[in-house]
Amino acid sequence: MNDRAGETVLRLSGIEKGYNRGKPNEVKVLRGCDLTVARGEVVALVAPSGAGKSTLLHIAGLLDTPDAGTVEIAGEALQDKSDRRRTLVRRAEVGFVYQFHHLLPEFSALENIMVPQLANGVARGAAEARARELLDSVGVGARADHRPAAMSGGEQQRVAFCRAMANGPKLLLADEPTGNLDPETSDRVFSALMQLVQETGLSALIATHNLELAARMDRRVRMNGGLLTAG
Ligand SMILES: Nc1ncnc2c1ncn2[C@@H]1O[C@H](COP(=O)(O)OP(=O)(O)OP(=O)(O)O)[C@@H](O)[C@H]1O
Repeated sequence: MNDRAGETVLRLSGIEKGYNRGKPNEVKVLRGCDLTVARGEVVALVAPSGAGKSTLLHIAGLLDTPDAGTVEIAGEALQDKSDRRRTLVRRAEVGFVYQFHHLLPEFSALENIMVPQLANGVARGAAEARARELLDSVGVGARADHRPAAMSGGEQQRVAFCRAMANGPKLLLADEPTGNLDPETSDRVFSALMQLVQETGLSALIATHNLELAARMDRRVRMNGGLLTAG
């Protein structure tokens, strides 16, 4: 019996999205995107700049709503749910990593990873223990008390992964997570990410321009003309 392996963690169906709707300068970005990501699967989202990757990731991560189509996370349809329900699911089930780490500059690495846990109702001691464990797992435990500005780009990005993983999400969404790093650092950070994903059985949708990194993921989808195709 292999039900869990077959579980769909993310299902996007018929997603459409435009900006400036109804105005003469309307930009129709997504024209009916379909995508499923199974439990434990790492999918590369490959697309040229401006194709709509960020738009799709924001919709998948419940940060934005589609004009049409459905978004299911762990089997729950969320496109029409209340803001409160969407926020709860986002906090508990979704982790985000951005191209530029977006860490809070006035907080230490440790605190950056504690913040989402505290917002999710985790007790302080448990949040700190989890943060330390995550930092150790990606080799930056010694930087726990440092602020982002005192760390290298690769270290900052590993801290950003830890923050995304803090609440034990089912789904990791990453928008060019190694895009601002040099090739060697990018490779190291990506390997740390893949290891974390494999150890935790997480599902991930990772947008990248880097075809070598895309080739190391389980599956690739390409975005073109507002649609997704297997690639
Ligand atoms: N708030 C907005 N208002 C109007 N147009 C927008 C808005 N946000 C994005 N767009 C347009 O939608 C299109 C897709 O943007 P998006 O950021 O999703 O692309 P992307 O594939 O992530 O690009 P990049 O790789 O350059 O980050 C672009 O043409 C962009 O200019």
